[in-house]
Amino acid sequence: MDSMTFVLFGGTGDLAKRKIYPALYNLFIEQKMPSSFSIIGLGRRGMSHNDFQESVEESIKEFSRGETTNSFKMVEFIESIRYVQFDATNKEDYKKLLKFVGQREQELNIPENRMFYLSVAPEFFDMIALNIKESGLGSTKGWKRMIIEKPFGHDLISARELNEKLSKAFEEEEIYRIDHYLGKPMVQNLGSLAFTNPILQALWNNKYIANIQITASEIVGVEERAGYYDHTGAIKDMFQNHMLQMLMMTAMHLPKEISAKEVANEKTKVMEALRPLQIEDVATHVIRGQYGPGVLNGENVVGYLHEPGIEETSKNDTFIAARLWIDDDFWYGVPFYIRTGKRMKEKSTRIVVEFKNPLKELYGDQIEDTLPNLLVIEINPNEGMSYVLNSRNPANGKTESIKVDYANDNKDVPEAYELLIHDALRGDSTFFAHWKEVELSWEYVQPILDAFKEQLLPLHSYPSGSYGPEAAHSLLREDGFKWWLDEETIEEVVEVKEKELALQV
Ligand SMILES: NC(=O)C1=CN([C@@H]2O[C@H](COP(=O)(O)OP(=O)(O)OC[C@H]3O[C@@H](n4cnc5c(N)ncnc54)[C@H](OP(=O)(O)O)[C@@H]3O)[C@@H](O)[C@H]2O)C=CC1
Ligand SMILES: O=C1O[C@H](COP(=O)(O)O)[C@@H](O)[C@H](O)[C@H]1O
Repeated sequence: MDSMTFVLFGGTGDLAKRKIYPALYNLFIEQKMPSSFSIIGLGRRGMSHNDFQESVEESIKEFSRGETTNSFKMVEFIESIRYVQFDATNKEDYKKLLKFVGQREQELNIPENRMFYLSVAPEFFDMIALNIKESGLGSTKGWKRMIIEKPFGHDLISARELNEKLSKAFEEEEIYRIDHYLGKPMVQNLGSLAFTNPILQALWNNKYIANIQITASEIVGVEERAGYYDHTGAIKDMFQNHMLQMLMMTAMHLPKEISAKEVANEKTKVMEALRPLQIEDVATHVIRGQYGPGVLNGENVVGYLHEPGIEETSKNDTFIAARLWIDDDFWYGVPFYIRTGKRMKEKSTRIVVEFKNPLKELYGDQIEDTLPNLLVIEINPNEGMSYVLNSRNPANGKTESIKVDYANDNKDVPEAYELLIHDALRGDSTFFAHWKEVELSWEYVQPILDAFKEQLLPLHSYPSGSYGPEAAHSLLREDGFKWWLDEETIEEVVEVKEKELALQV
């Protein structure tokens, strides 16, 4: 891997401390950093190199998943770090930064490969990118890349404007838009499932699949992020980016070759085939919710409107469920249900694929009423996969549902930020959001935002500690389906079915 300089805008911020330094350190101890590198953290506050290095060490010790007791390694890593006081609005500071970056490159005798990580508030994204160009920071003899945090715009127009500005300073191939869901090992595994299992590849279409359900439920509420969340809501915070990226990763088909470009191409095809929502249809396919008070893990919690920093009249959504249709040859007629919400009963990110039973149509009542085949992909916090299949019980000759499963018990898996930063350092953008995907996501979401603004759909209240508003259940019931695994584990689903069958004997 090329030696390089890692310039971290927002180096004193929360994300840097909790995710970025621990990720860089873990890459370092796993020998996934280049042999020579320089890390330069930036922030507005004044601080000496030493004080900054100490604060980075503390963050690593507090947040790193790996061991942090190897003092030799820690010293070596920390020694690569410097701090520069920097105000993004001050042009002189870019020149100062350029000088410092150049000095360090000479001291360490490393080429001018520069990774700029923008971990600052979004209003600085374009300003920083343009000043990187103007100041000469981006005129390198080696490569330059920019990792950019979310949110990428707050609607279709602002996302396009932002992209337009960034593209004046960086080529699309140089821009790495982070979506940390794409760094989750099981989301990355979605592609491999199809690449490596002809059995799944063969079934991955509307002939065999009845519906697909993608859930990202959280127990936490708005926490200390009222200022950000109250004008963002679940639709922009989770749905437009993470949920639609999971949809693309699930629905895409095998690319011509395994490369970032071809994977992006396949994901784009999914988004292009997504049936657009007309503003007047939004209420039929989208459910909007806000958490009320309730009980979570035995404790009473307040509703959204009583959270610190939230206006008591806020109409913001903390829950979204939607039915989407992908009108291509593979998926025509298969509903994709997506839901995400805060203050729900459990923390769970999972995908459930419900299969059709064409044999039932063929043999009718001659076949026992078993569960449909299900494939459950657990993404977070558990990682694993289960299949619900049917099998004949030799003891009584009856067909029953069984569960076959795999759980990844290895807790020592790399964090999303580690995987993604490592990829960006290697120049691999497969698991980053490319502009076309982002633009198409905003195109899909824009009528939903417009319908919300015009108050064309109700804001349903749901109790904290529940699985979201009743309307989100009706959405599936209308189609003859249900959200799998609410209130019951997959083992319980199988057991309940067995009991039902036993009663019929
Ligand atoms: N925190 C998180 O969990 C997540 C954050 N993100 C995104 O990451 C980005 C950073 O978030 P987060 O770390 O939480 O934010 P923080 O508010 O914690 O940190 C902001 C950083 O920006 C710096 N900064 C502020 N103003 C300026 C300026 N004028 N010039 C230069 N630097 C400035 C601050 O430096 P100083 O304080 O020294 O002035 C600080 O280092 C945002 O885009 C956010 O949306 C995305 C996902 C999760
Ligand atoms: O990006 C975000 O994601 C988190 C949820 O991430 P997860 O990895 O814990 O599933 C969410 O809480 C936050 O609101 C959102 O900004």
